[in-house]
Amino acid sequence: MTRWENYLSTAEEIILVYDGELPLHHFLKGFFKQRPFMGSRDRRWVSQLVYHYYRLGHLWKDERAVPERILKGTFLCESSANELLQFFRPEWNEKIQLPLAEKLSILSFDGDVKDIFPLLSLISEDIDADKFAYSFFTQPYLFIRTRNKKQGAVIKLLEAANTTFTAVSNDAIALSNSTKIDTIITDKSWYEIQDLSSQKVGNLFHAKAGETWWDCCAASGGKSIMLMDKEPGVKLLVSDVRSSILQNLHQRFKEANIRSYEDVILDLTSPVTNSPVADRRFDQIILDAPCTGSGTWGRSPENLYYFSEESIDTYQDLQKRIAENVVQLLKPGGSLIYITCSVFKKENEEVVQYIEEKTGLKKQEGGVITGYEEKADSMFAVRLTKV
Ligand SMILES: C[S@@+](CC[C@H](N)C(=O)[O-])C[C@H]1O[C@@H](n2cnc3c(N)ncnc32)[C@H](O)[C@@H]1O
Repeated sequence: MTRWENYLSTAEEIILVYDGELPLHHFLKGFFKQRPFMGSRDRRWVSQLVYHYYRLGHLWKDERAVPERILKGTFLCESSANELLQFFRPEWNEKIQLPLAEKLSILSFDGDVKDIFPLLSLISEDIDADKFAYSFFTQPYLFIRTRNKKQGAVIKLLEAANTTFTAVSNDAIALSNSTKIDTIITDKSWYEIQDLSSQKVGNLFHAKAGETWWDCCAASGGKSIMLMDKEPGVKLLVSDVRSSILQNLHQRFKEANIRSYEDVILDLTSPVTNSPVADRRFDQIILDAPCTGSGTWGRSPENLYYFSEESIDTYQDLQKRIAENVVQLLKPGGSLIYITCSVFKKENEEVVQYIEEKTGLKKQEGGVITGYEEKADSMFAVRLTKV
């Protein structure tokens, strides 16, 4: 067996046993751990082939020959000639630099993008369905947000390490996904890994020193760190549903040199009026809600392949419940910043409409933040105020 046949059959083996339960990168890690004889080049090749298969979404999902679908995915997702395709499909390898549309027509694709992402009728109207569906063929960039005016110093280190990068703004840098950023920039307080669209959410913050802010679904604190970088003078409370999640936040805040904040564990499906924060009132609440994550599936295309539509409703119920609950602790004149990394109307515009109807808050600004033109995630963020 040649090396290329070996790679293709190992990728097929993985696809045949993988069921979507674990995130694919975890599954691959476990798979390779049991095969220590595979070198890093082998692992990289096999992983890429597996990802190419899932990047096709639902396109040719009925194709029974897994290797054929992997090769099609490789042809569509890669943009430079490679030895594997040269071995199996030299006629495609020759044409690998053609625009995506031409490559698709070589593969006799009829242009119905619903074949890639079947739930396109459910996405927000401000998202370009074609661009969004085709974006799955491209791996998004790794983005960092530089902190403490360290952009210049970070760029110098990236150049010294011969890293390919693009400075997207004064504090956002796009890198290839394989960049080992932590070995190049060893001081963790200089940057945060944060998607470009997530960084744009910060445009809704308008924070002032002395204000009380509550990041109520804080997870490891990505939005909170951005908030504190914009306005270190805010009084911040963070909460999440499990203590293990807040442990990660504490570690990340420590590395970011953020010490002044309070934290509390809260399940926001239970009334906040019966919780340890019942007497608090906030100028601003960030609700970065639990969601399908569909705007980030370019990074985890296995979710596109295995997703079941019913979970959209489950998330919508949870989002409505949490939003209605937390708004009770908002001061008059205060704002709720409602955020998801979903592309579905049900989790975005419909929840905002529900918040307006149920609580009297009024939308002020924001909406969909598309990422497909910049190899970033797509998100939704809206600021609503209590009149
Ligand atoms: C999208 S993540 C937040 C991401 C975070 N804001 C950031 O920027 O890194 C949503 C968070 O909501 C939390 N969550 C889910 N259900 C919850 C509940 N019932 N009460 C409180 N938090 C909940 C999850 O644990 C998760 O950390």
